[in-house]
Amino acid sequence: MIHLEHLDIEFPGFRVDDVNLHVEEGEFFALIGPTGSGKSLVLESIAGLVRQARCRLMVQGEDMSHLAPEKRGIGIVYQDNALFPHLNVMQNVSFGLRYYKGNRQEARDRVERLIDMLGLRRLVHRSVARLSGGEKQRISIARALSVNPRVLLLDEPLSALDPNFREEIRLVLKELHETLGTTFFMVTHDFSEAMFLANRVGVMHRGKLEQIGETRDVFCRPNTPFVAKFVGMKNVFSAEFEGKMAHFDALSCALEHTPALGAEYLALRPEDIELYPRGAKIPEHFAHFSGKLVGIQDLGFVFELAAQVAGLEFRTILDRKRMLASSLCPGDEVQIAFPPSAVHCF
Ligand SMILES: Nc1ncnc2c1ncn2[C@@H]1O[C@H](COP(=O)(O)OP(=O)(O)OP(=O)(O)O)[C@@H](O)[C@H]1O
Repeated sequence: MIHLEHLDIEFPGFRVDDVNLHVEEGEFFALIGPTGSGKSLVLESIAGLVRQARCRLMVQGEDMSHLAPEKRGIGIVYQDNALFPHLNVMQNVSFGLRYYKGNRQEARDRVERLIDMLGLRRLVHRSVARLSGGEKQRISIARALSVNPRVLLLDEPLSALDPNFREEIRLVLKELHETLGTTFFMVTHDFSEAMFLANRVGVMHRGKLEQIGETRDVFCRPNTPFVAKFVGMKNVFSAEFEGKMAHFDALSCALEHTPALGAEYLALRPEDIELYPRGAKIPEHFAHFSGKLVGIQDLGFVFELAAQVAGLEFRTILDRKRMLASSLCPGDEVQIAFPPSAVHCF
């Protein structure tokens, strides 16, 4: 559906380096990565706002590489919604139809349907100036979809919203995608947004696409230390492997499977590591090590705990109830433990 080949962009101090990606028709694809990793440049290249001679872009089998942005049939939603303040809600939603070359009646019917789907019916005659952030974003989504685009590009559509509206728009996007079946291509720096919305993700790091795959797969099986940390695997250690044994720092543990040839790292999600007091009984098949609790951080619903084991620091999560019921303090002697199935090697 979207087929992007050899995207290279060079600015002083930054380079998008040979990005290639393929998005299937009807997919919800998310390009994720930290701020400044080049995500928006990829999105703008698909929109035609950034041009590169060598890059080839096909959308629904049509070569768009040299087409002007307005000829690509692509809709965009930005984080700041960019509505026209002098127009009312209906005029904003219908704005793109002024230049629309398709069937007018179908377009008007589509606008009416979008108005209902996005819960904008009671607002149609209101000025956009005094609406909430969530309402404004729903209008900009309706406006982008009013021209029946081949692809909807979403550039950080949730990041300017406060948390309540973020939740609301997240659900709106999920429902719209399921109902319309349009291909959605979203850029975000928030992995949890991608987990909720996208079937597949690509992870950008310093202008390179470091991993691309099913969202769940990238979450469970990252293939570089950067991606592992980005998806929340806070325990990533250099390791050597010998059959089904891993050796890292002064520690060794048994693995469930023999790692792939060339694997160099071992990673564990914090929620897969259990923390026990010294001397407590640990499930037999768990790997376990003694160490010292060196940090406790209150993250709201959960606490993040750091334990020093040999030369390494392990991070684990404890829910609020368990943490408050425990009498854990920094300096306590503890044991950390995890099942072999929790260890990811790459
Ligand atoms: N027109 C430009 N001229 C020079 N540098 C640019 C230009 N556009 C983008 N950059 C640089 O390219 C890098 C990547 O920018 P980009 O906006 O794609 O990042 P991003 O991953 O989308 O980040 P964010 O989440 O902050 O938007 C940044 O360092 C940015 O300053």
